[in-house]
Amino acid sequence: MDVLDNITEGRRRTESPPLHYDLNIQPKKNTMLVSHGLPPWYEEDGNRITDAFVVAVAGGSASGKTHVARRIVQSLGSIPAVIILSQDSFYRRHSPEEVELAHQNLMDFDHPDAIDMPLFASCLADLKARKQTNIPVYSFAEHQRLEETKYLYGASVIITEGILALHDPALRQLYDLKVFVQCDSDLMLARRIQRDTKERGRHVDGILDQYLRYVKPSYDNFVRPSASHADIIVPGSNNNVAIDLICTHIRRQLVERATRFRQKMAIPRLHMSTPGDTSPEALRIDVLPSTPQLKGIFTILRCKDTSRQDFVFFVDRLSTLVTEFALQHLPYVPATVITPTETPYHGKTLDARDICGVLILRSGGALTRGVRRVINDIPLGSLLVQSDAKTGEPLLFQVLLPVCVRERHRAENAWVFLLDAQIGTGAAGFMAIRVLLDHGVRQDHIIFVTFLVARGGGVSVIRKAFPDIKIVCAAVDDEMREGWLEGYKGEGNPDGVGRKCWIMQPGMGQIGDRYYL
Ligand SMILES: Nc1ncnc2c1ncn2[C@@H]1O[C@H](COP(=O)(O)OP(=O)(O)O)[C@@H](O)[C@H]1O
Ligand SMILES: Nc1ccn([C@@H]2O[C@H](COP(=O)(O)O)[C@@H](O)[C@H]2O)c(=O)n1
Repeated sequence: MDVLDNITEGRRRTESPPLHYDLNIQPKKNTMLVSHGLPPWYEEDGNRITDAFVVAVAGGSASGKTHVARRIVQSLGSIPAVIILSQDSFYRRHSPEEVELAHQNLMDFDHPDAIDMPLFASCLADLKARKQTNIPVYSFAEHQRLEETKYLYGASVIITEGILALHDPALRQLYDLKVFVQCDSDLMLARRIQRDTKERGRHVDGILDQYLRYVKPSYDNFVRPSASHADIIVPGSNNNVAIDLICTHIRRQLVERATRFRQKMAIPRLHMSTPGDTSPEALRIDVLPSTPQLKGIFTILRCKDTSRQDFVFFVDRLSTLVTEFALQHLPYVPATVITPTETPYHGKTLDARDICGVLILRSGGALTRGVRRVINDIPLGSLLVQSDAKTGEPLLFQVLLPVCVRERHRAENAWVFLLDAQIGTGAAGFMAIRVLLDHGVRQDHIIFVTFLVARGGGVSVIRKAFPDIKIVCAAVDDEMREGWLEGYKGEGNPDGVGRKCWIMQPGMGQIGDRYYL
């Protein structure tokens, strides 16, 4: 397989919630995860409880590894975020002299030394541990690793495939299931000639030369012996039954893991006892100081008769105030400037390179204008988290993060304003924080900015799991209750009779609905 398959979710993309919630954020190729609903991979203390399931598919060149991997992906269609990771992506970077040799078929690409095994293992270990990773991109036409990398995050099943996928002991440690595709050598050669002439721009003479010089010896010395590590040997053709058995095994393993998870995590979180002091001081929530004008804003926003136009205007004003207040958590250093009267002024200047915002869609979008007013040109990303209608569990549908979070070395120093309209059950916010941490963002660099926090709601669980994040809000409401929200018209409720959900009291109603509908 020539290129790394990204999250292979296109087949069900139409079932995911629409992307139009995403305000002026244009996703670029390979920069986002779209899933049809990834359930939580952590428990209520914030720690990961389920790793991604890793399947390795090894075998000779053109034995049918890619075919097997793709059939597994197809067959696991109902499972969110199944990806293929190809060993080909990890060919080492070559010198210009080596590239020249490669064009003359004088480079050995079949010896284990041709592959950057430590990088392969570290990227796979990150993905397995549900962390973000950046995968190298390799060009068969140029015989070279390209400058760009590919962002990957959020896989629940990873299928690695490659001739030497079972050769390296460090890689083998990471696999949950090891498969070897056993194929007749004549058939492999015939397939390779067909494929390399059509897809890799090669000539038959060169293919045969390379085959006899490197491919066959490596197969005999390294590839075929690695079959002894396999759990399952799959034939190189007529292998539908074997693939079905593999998929049945994977599904069973995932169900077992999911069962363990659900026992541990009760959603909604309000059913959990949250003992102790739930005051803003005890939970270290920074609440915007109450002033008559703030009360005035809330009086308009909480009133059920407020027009949409007024609601939008005052939400924008409130988001400006609360974001401005949240800036206190960014680092400032002393700075002196000279005023127009030629007098020095000893002030402060911001000491942070990467500052970005991440909206929890849809209602977090209501903070966009305020944030943009306060921090000009702030890069914004988004996460779409929605509750499963049956289980109530939060499901992650979409991850589209700013580049300073997608690149690990920058994420470690980035400051992230996490934006949502309110923290009620806290399930979406909890998942969003976990996603940011998986990308390497520091806990104490996450500033959760919101309009309302429900005292006694999920904020206690968030604070307990993530003691170092900052939480900044405009007001704290007293309680939450389960009830019907009247007048909501939309997905799943065309008559507008109402829908059952957790309601904050006194609250502002469904802020996303009032802002956007
Ligand atoms: N089970 C199969 N039945 C028929 N053709 C197959 C089968 N598996 C692979 N092929 C064909 O063989 C060629 C090489 O397969 P591929 O999966 O790309 O090999 P590999 O990834 O091992 O190099 C492709 O043209 C593919 O269509
Ligand atoms: N620049 C390169 C790099 C690798 N190869 C050959 O690719 C084969 C592995 O890919 P499969 O999809 O067949 O598993 C391997 O046998 C290398 O010889 C190449 O030709 N040029």
